[in-house]
Amino acid sequence: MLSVENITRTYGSFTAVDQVSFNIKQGEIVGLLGHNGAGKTTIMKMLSGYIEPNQGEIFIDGKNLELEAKSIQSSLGYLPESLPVYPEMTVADYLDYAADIKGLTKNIKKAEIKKAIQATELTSKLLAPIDTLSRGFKQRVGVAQAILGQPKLLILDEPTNGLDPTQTEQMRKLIKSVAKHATVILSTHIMQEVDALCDRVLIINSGQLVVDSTLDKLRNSKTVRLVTSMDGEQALLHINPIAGIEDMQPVTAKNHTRDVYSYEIKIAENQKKQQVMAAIANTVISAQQQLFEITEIKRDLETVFRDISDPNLSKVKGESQHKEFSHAA
Ligand SMILES: Nc1ncnc2c1ncn2[C@@H]1O[C@H](COP(=O)(O)OP(=O)(O)OP(=O)(O)O)[C@@H](O)[C@H]1O
Repeated sequence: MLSVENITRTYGSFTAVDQVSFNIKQGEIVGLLGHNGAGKTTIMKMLSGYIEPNQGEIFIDGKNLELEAKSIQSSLGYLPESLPVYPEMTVADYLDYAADIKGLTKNIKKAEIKKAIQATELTSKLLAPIDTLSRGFKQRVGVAQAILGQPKLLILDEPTNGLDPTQTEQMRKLIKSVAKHATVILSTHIMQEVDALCDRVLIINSGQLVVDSTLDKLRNSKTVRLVTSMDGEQALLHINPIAGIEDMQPVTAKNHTRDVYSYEIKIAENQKKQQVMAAIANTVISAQQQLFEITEIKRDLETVFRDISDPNLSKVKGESQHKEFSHAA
């Protein structure tokens, strides 16, 4: 549906987006994440055709956005980060104007505006000047104009920005319902939003795409916690050499007691986690040591995001504290 190939965008000598590539399939809801200034808005502006990449290409339904901007834009919905403000216009007039800009023909225009108004529950505000609306209602107007004409691709830049919890909940429901008939890419800082809405995430760091992953894969750290009576020396001797183990770190648990040792063991990407876990368990038992626990460590999204976005951290840590190996035994 959407294919982005090596797009780069500079502002003067500053590279805001650096050779970003990704694909989005029909019907997916994809979250675009990144710290302030990471380049999310710039990417969304390029996807909507609002600005052009300096390099690279964007294809929507197989059509090159640069070459067929006009026809593609009529099947796109775009909610910009800051809405174009026409303070004196009423909601009805603004949507009528937005429908004209989208090129909706007279015979479908009225019906489309009606549908957008119903979906965003704006009926009570139709005659209100946009200037007089609360932030939440202004955002709904933005979404209403974005969904006019039932776009196949919806690009939403921080759709719940500034909304209260009730409005946020309503907006998420609305996005889910629109996504039944459209592909959606949305940017956000809010991890619960990603959890509630997205199938997949793209994480941008300093203009570069650093993660393109489903949520399930992201949460699965391929790291295992082992709690055993085996001390550090024995663990190095018996556990560390097991095929498929990439790294092993001792952990001092808060309730550390003598003769109970914890380790975090990173399993190599290409290995089957269950098999390596079974091999670890067998090794502990064969060495006639106690196996107290062997479990997979699940990461929460906040941790994943923080660690990926932090260049100083090379690997994801669990809630326990790592120590130098020699200190553990
Ligand atoms: N028109 C512009 N001229 C110069 N620099 C710009 C311009 N627009 C954006 N930038 C810079 O490009 C970088 C990426 O900005 P962008 O707005 O895409 O980030 P973002 O991830 O959307 O941030 P936020 O989460 O704060 O909205 C930032 O460093 C920003 O200052």
